[in-house]
Amino acid sequence: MQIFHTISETRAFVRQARARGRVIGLVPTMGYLHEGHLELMRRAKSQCDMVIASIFVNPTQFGPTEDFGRYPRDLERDAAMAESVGVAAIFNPPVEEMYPQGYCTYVDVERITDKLCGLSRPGHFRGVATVVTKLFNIVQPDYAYFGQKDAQQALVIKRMTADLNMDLEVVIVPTVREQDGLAMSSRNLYLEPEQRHAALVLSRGLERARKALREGERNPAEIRQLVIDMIQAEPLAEPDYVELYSYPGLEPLERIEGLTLLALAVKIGRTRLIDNAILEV
Ligand SMILES: Nc1ncnc2c1ncn2[C@@H]1O[C@H](COP(=O)(O)OP(=O)(O)OP(=O)(O)O)[C@@H](O)[C@H]1O
Ligand SMILES: CC(C)(CO)[C@@H](O)C(=O)[O-]
Ligand code: BAL
Repeated sequence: MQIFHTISETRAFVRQARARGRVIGLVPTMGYLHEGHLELMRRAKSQCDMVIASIFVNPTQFGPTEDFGRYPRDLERDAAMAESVGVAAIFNPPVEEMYPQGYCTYVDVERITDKLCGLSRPGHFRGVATVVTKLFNIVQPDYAYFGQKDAQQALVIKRMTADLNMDLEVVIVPTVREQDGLAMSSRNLYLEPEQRHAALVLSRGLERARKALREGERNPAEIRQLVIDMIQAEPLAEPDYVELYSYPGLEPLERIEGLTLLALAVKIGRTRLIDNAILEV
């Protein structure tokens, strides 16, 4: 497996593969890999001849008080994990390679970013859409893989590729969970043992909502409140948002019918975790 730190080496590598007729898959990540990332890579490997993973903690998607500085980074560990699932190359640029002096250009996806994480992390999706556009331009993949754990991000990327006529297929992979239900996330590393236990309120909140739905509840405000109550009953957890929207349109709902996204962001101490479920009636 190759590790590239420059755009030009990455482009040269991809160009050679493409000349040999290879189908190319890209898995964008911020590193500190876990089974969720590996699942994206395995899925890519099953559909593509060659898989490239990017590992880049993208400063433009972090707010000034967020965890950009302390986000975990370990390229050696990540490289071994990526190689074990057959990744051909890692693109791991330094910040200056992606945002050189004088950088001015950003991609803004409107409307579907004015809620959920877009509201609680102003500028976040502008940073995500920008870096993902750059990664797509650098690698020019046939397929790109994203996780359903970041449900709004997946919708934003799909919208952006359609709106800007990007010539690739976006594949969304289901959320990979720990045995006890916690969605895998690099940020789980921040949790102390009691916080790790408290973090189960996210997946349990989703389960509570599914139960209410099975029992016939169709009022989104009622379901939202049940989940908020459950989170607030956990002393170490504080809800950031609990929202229900139509899926995939992200329109407000008066009644749950058809596909509905239930999305949660919860703070456990300084750590903000997200999870979601697509409810189907
Ligand atoms: N548990 C998971 N299951 C499936 N995909 C996942 C999971 N966690 C992350 N991904 C996907 O992996 C890709 C890279 O995500 P990222 O590197 O931010 O990982 P993360 O673990 O979500 O980190 P964070 O702590 O920032 O939430 C994204 O498309 C994301 O949706
Ligand atoms: C897609 C992504 C790699 C862009 O920085 C990031 O938002 C992530 O890891 O989900
Ligand atoms: N997984 C989304 C990247 C972020 O939280 O910034």
